[in-house]
Amino acid sequence: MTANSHAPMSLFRVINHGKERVGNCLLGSKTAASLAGYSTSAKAVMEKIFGDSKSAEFVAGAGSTTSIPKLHGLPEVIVAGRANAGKSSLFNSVLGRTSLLHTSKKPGHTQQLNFFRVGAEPGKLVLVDAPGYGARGRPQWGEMFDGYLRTRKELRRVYILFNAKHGLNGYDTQMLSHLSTFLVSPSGAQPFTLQAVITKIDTVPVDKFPGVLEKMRKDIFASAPLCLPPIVTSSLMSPPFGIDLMKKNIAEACGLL
Ligand SMILES: Nc1nc2c(ncn2[C@@H]2O[C@H](COP(=O)(O)OP(=O)(O)OP(=O)(O)O)[C@@H](O)[C@H]2O)c(=O)[nH]1
Ligand SMILES: [Mg+2]
Repeated sequence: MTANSHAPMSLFRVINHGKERVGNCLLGSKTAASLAGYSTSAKAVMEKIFGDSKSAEFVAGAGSTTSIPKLHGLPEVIVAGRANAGKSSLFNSVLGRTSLLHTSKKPGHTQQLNFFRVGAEPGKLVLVDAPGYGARGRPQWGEMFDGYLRTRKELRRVYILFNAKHGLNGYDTQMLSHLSTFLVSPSGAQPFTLQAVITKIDTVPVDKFPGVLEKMRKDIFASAPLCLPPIVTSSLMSPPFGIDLMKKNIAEACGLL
């Protein structure tokens, strides 16, 4: 089976039989990338944030902990995931853009933290794209990522992405355990939340969906019980799948909904 071989409607029907979840995995609305099904006020807020795709822009990049920019206090969310998991593509889909964030077939393409302001000036929130971890990762990228997590007051949520085609490996479970250590501070406060996202669902044969999703959900929970249940996505489908839910999730994480 090749990418894009399902229409979103049939994908939705097959994987959830009309419900909004498979097991505990969250699925987008029946109309895939649209905001149908959300309340009028939620739609209005999301339109304001994500409606004008042209207004999103790159504001800064950082190649080391010391060069992480001070911005203007807007709430931020960041992606994590193995190289090639689809991090940059997912944010492009959320922003309704095809190439604002650079993507590549070659793992290890994103090599610094890239900050994107979202919403018309002065902006509503900031999306932070990050380099991948795993065999194609580099130790200095890990140090920079951890430095960001430790110090960034604006950080609201980390999205950790897993490719549906490959499931989780040792790097992923290690990263989930590592991120979990940040989730409860000595004072008991949670500095940010952790949200799982399953990417590239279009690469999984239809009859394998339930089994694949359930195994991934269990693997995630085993390493990070505090991680929020996965959102299922495909950036390559037309329209992209699960992006409505991503937008709502980001808006909620940033306290805008
Ligand atoms: N089939 C399929 N391919 C996807 C999807 N999302 C991204 N890709 C492809 O996966 C490859 C990697 O995508 P990127 O978005 O660059 O992945 P990344 O996680 O940012 O990768 P690094 O920056 O190298 O860590 C590209 O060839 C994308 O076109 C998807 O939902 N389905
Ligand atoms: Mg990338």
